Amino acid sequence: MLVTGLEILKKAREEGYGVGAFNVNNMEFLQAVLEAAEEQRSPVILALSEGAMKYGGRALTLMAVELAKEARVPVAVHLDHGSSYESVLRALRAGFTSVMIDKSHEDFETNVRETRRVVEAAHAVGVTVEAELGRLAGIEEHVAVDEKDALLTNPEEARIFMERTGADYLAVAIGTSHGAYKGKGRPFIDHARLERIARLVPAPLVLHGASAVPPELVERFRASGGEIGEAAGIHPEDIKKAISLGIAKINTDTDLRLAFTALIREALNKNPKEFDPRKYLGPAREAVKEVVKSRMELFGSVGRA
Ligand SMILES: O=C(COP(=O)(O)O)NO
Ligand SMILES: [Ca+2]
Ligand code: NA
Ligand SMILES: [Zn+2]
Repeated sequence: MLVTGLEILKKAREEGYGVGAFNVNNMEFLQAVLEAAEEQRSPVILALSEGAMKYGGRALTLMAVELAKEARVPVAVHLDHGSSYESVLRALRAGFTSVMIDKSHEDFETNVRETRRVVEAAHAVGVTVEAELGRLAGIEEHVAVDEKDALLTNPEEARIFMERTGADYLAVAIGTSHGAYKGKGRPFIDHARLERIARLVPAPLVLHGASAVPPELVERFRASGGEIGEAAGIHPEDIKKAISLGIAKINTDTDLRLAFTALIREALNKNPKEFDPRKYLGPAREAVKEVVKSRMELFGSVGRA
């Protein structure tokens, strides 16, 4: 059933598990994520970025909202990294039940003002809001505290920010970053900082840039002809610890893309004569579904629907 992001995330934070927000760009990703959620009896968040909405248009947003309504588990349809008030309005009009306004690159007062404005519009139509404070950036452990404060989320600022904006959940910067190159080896995750934020912010917390970029997946991508450098993702133990400290929504995009692309390459390499898209998109869809199912196991959301 189609529910708001807060309905899913409030329960997750209270009960100490995480819920995956999986970025989808096409029919196969949508089907993979929803089938995984139903098989795992897990709530799930379908995340559409502005790029996804541009690429898929009404075909994608209609499918996402209608399939969410028909799903046998709770599903929220979420605008990922909304960059403007207008973009949020388009998502609201498309029937989304969760919207992110990402003004974390702006100064504090601008972020507060813009987020507040989105909260008013979204709440007026029963939709919940994700905001962001702090700069997503991979950061070395030894980096000076004041430099960390300049980049990562400041706990006291987070408290004030959530009180002044009325946002429903907060994306925090604690050392993760988007994409396949999150740092050298095991990225440093500032759990002490997260603990301080969680003590001051009772709202569900969100972790961006959380893909694991597992070595076996990177290897499979390379073996199929893909080119990728020294890739590194977030260690599963760091994900579990972050969830135990208050993270309720975990964003995964890169792992799905790597799986989908590797399987397509493999299928095309295996049979150069093939030109039925279902013969390579189908196996790719299955691979994405398996990644989603394993992420749900890691997050602890299996059986929570
Ligand atoms: O934060 C993400 C995805 O992060 P990854 O690149 O680690 O999958 N989407 O908003
Ligand atoms: Ca941001
Ligand atoms: Na988001
Ligand atoms: Zn993100």
